[in-house]
Amino acid sequence: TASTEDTAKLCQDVIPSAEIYNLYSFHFHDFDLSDEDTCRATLRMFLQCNLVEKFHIPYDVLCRWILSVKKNYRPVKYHNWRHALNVAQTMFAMLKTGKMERFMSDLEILGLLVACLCHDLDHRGTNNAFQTKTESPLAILYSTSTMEHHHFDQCVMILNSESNNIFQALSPCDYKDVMRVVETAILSTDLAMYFKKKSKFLELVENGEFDWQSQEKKELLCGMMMTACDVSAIAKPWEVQHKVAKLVADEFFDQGDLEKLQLNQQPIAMMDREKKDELPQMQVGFIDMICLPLYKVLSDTFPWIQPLYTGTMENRQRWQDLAE
Ligand SMILES: COc1ncc(-n2nc(C)c3cc(C(=O)NS(C)(=O)=O)ccc32)cc1Cl
Ligand SMILES: [Zn+2]
Repeated sequence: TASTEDTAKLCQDVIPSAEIYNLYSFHFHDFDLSDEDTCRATLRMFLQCNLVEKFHIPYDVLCRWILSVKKNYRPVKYHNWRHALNVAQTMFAMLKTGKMERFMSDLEILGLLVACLCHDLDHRGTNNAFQTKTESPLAILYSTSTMEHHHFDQCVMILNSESNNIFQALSPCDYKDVMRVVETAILSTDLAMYFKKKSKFLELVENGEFDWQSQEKKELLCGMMMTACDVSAIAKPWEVQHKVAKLVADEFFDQGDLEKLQLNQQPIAMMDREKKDELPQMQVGFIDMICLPLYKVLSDTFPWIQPLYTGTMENRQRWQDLAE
């Protein structure tokens, strides 16, 4: 977990405004932010949602917790701390600019932000299929949604570390509720679970009726929001999106190399660096299979998050042009 010095330094820092960090924008990127800036920007999101006051989070505990979360991300090419920050910022923008906060309780907002920041903790740059194939300790521990269970496990470990429990002032009932929000949200980032959720969510939307307040429907909505944030790099301005797509591809290719070396297996095209010229059509496939249906159904119900849908459509056109 975080050191005393780093915590004290962050505690003293002046925290720039949400506008300075462009946190309300669906075009946010972290490329110009120093590591210290990423921690300050995270603090700003908590402050902007009044979570410190509402849940009596001691400020030094929040600073320590943010630094501990950042420290428990590995320096892999894509699934690192910067990805977690970007996912959390998209959640912040969906809640604020996308006006979705009105459907959420304060506890759900706290849980969703925490879940975004923790959702890929201790990622090794390899996916669930790889854990299963290599019979990794994690795959033996968790046979389904292997990595997502581990990410939640790491989240709990940090909260249980000395002076890192940002939920310490919550009542036992609120503590149980917020941990349930965090667990459901983190587990819902397993893309394999997304397809099941999407059809259920689509059915509910098509039936027109929508009272978000029922437990089951709320969990479904939070799950869809988590996936929307997790893949939101696909909706960013072309230069940003293209740079991130390269990081995703590079991490996939590293896994492909491991599969060739460690397993003596031919990796799937997406992870085979010999097939990198197929990237454009794979991007179009990912956009059509996962991103557009998700952003379409979400923006039909919540019109203010439409920039995620239009941004993805623009990038699809660019990838399509490259694919031809
Ligand atoms: C610029 O942003 C992005 N660029 C590319 C991707 N991307 N592209 C493909 C193909 C792709 C496949 C998976 C997948 O299937 N993952 S899995 C279940 O573990 O195999 C995951 C992300 C993917 C995602 C983003 Cl957000
Ligand atoms: Zn992620």
